[in-house]
Amino acid sequence: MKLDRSQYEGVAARAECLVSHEEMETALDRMAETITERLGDKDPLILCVMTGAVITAGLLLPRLDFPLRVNYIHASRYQGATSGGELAWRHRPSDAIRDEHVLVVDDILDEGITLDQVVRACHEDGAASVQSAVLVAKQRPHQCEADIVGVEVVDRYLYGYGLDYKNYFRNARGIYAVADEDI
Ligand SMILES: O=P(O)(O)OC[C@H]1O[C@H](OP(=O)(O)OP(=O)(O)O)[C@H](O)[C@@H]1O
Ligand code: HPA
Repeated sequence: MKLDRSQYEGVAARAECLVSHEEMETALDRMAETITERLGDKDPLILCVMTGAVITAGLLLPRLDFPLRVNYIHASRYQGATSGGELAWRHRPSDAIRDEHVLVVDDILDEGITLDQVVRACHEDGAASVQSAVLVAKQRPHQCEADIVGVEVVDRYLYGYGLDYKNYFRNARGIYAVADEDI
């Protein structure tokens, strides 16, 4: 479903900026340093969890100055909604994962169901090792933890830096909490 321009502008006007662009860039620098320490000599396979992680991966990869390869996995459970359902697999590159040191990159750890299942899938597909990095983790219990976290944010519905609200606002230059009336 499309948002019309006035709906879009209303959601943006009512949203609250929780993490600024500058703070996100600092968090990305820190994540890149940690990834380099842990995987810089392992020739890893970076697995971008589409669609939300496209921004995280796009901002992280140029910060990593060592040999690595990139692939993607497509699993989603929100599909434009503000609460998650069953995980739907759209692309699982099983053959490419075998014997690789995999770094799963996602935009957000919320309930942790997606990351848990993606990490399990990588182990099932024969990865040599699996680590995970998320740009944002919500301050709430998760089904699994991430190895590397950019920023921790309160448990509200968020958009920006790849996170969507009704498929919009992935391009917002900060992490924003959607107003209660818009959820
Ligand atoms: O921790 P969880 O509660 O499982 O939620 C996290 C997942 O939700 C979002 O994906 P979504 O299913 O919305 O697909 P998208 O990447 O296309 O937005 C996000 O990109 C994570 O992959
Ligand atoms: O708060 C969120 N915002 C956008 N996408 C999400 N996927 C899980 N949680 C969220």
